[in-house]
Amino acid sequence: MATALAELLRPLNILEAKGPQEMEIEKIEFDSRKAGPRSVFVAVRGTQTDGHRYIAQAVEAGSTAVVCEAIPEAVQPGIAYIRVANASEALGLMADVWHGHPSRQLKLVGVTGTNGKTTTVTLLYDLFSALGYKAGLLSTVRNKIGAAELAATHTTPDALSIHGLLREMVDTGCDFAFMEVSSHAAHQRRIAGLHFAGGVFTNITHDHLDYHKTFKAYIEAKKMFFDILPATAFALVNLDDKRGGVMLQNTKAGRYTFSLREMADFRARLLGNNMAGLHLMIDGQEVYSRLMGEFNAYNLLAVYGVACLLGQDPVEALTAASQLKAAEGRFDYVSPPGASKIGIVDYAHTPDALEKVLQTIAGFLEPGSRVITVVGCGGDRDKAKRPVMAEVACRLSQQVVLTSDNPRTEDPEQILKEMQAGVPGLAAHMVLSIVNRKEAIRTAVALAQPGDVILVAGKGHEKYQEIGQERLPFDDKAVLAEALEQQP
Ligand SMILES: CC(=O)N[C@H]1[C@@H](OP(=O)(O)OP(=O)(O)OC[C@H]2O[C@@H](n3ccc(=O)[nH]c3=O)[C@H](O)[C@@H]2O)O[C@H](CO)[C@@H](O)[C@@H]1O[C@H](C)C(=O)N[C@@H](C)C(=O)N[C@H](CCC(=O)O)C(=O)O
Ligand SMILES: Nc1ncnc2c1ncn2[C@@H]1O[C@H](COP(=O)(O)OP(=O)(O)OP(=O)(O)O)[C@@H](O)[C@H]1O
Ligand SMILES: N[C@H](CCC[C@H](N)C(=O)O)C(=O)O
Ligand SMILES: [Mg+2]
Repeated sequence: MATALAELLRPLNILEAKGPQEMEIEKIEFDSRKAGPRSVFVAVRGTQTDGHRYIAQAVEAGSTAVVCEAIPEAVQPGIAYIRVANASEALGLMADVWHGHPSRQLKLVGVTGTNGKTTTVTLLYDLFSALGYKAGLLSTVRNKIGAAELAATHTTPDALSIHGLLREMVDTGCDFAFMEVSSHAAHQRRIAGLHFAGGVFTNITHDHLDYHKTFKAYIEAKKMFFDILPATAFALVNLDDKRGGVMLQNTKAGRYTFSLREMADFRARLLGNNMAGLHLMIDGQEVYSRLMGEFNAYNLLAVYGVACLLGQDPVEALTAASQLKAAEGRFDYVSPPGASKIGIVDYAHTPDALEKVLQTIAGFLEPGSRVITVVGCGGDRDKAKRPVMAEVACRLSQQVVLTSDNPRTEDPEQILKEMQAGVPGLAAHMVLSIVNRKEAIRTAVALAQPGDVILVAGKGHEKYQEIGQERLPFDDKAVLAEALEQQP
């Protein structure tokens, strides 16, 4: 496949061009190590290094065109140099042309928010599949093209990958695609060039301050997604989150809200919330769901709103929604036959998610039963959330085992110390710190009495543990199940 350079550059606002511009391009690349003959190399300024440093290397590897924010002083003859204000943005716009505008050939909905993105997009994918459509999914857990599953590396892939995956979705007949839009992705313009039919905001609470530095900047990153929605799209936000309105401030999209508390376009009333699931009243229709907790009432309501805004029959959508199951590793019961203790694996890795999940458990706990929480915090990520998560765990559990999440390149003992700083003095007696996650889970199960709940939080579906530079096999569900079999 080859495309004229001029064609690829058409959507860009070019500030300066040097060298020959008439040529055919056979590949777009933003990593010089993967550049090949007749490729256009896009030099992106990153968090670790700057793509501009690798322009010569890309040309060496065969790149004949370079899109960058600063043209090198020593230009090479025969090479096209194109200067733009934002190379990451240019990458998305060029990827869209390269793949023939796939996001315009299906209905693409993006979901952003601190928590609930994977849940919401997975529910949407499952709902639309149940309604008889072929759909695509880009999520933290996995990507899907119709029924075909692909491993996911990011919550939101890089721009080239997104447009490529959407192309495959269109070519295999998908009518809809549902994707997570992480704040990193919005900030790094990984969503540039995408034509969204709609955007959803779930909520915003403490996370990712390592990357965004301030909560204000984090809000701004999420808002950027709504700022780029076209007038043809819908913007559907959670009105019960005080930043819901902020997301709508500058959007050109049609504005819609959902709420459990206020007047909104899509409203639900929580009639029941117990260990079996949710009982809701939505648009005058009673809905039962196997999903757990009030936070999932929000996710379901958002899904219902999207279905309506995408033209589905509300009654059919609600009927199908009542059959939906939770995404993998989200409030996932682990109960091997014969176990008298209740195991739950959940992906809560933020203070708010942990609080919501523990509040849900507290709501259905039998009198006299206890909650034992096993939780850690990831390394090389937001440090500020560590003491807060420990405090939440202590406040809403009767016993806490602090342990490692994915320590990555940090010292796991040091991460534990930072978590311990959040343990209130009065709670010190109920907290154990065990670096080894397997041992921590087994200890929690050993401490549990019949009827007690063991919550293993933070890693959900993850099938590995990142220690140092290594990715070692690890599965919370398998470890918890084995411990419950041995100590039922
Ligand atoms: C911090 C972060 O988000 N980093 C992402 C970012 O990389 P970066 O900015 O660090 O890139 P860099 O290493 O500085 O390199 C800059 C540029 O030089 C290029 N380069 C580099 C070396 C070389 O020899 N030649 C060369 O051309 C690189 O290809 C790159 O284009 O852009 C890359 C390409 O899109 C991503 O793969 C990478 O994700 C890293 C691996 C990552 O861990 N990201 C996490 C934090 C993340 O994105 N998480 C969110 C989820 C958050 C949530 O749950 O809400 C996600 O969407 O997955
Ligand atoms: N609407 C919600 N509000 C608050 N907490 C939620 C909500 N939905 C899910 N959670 C909690 O957050 C955890 C993560 O949920 P989910 O994976 O859907 O979020 P996410 O936004 O995709 O996360 P990530 O940023 O890792 O991609 C769940 O396991 C649950 O504990
Ligand atoms: N998408 C989240 C995942 C966190 C999961 C947790 N297990 C960790 O490793 O910190 C992030 O990038 O912050
Ligand atoms: Mg996710």
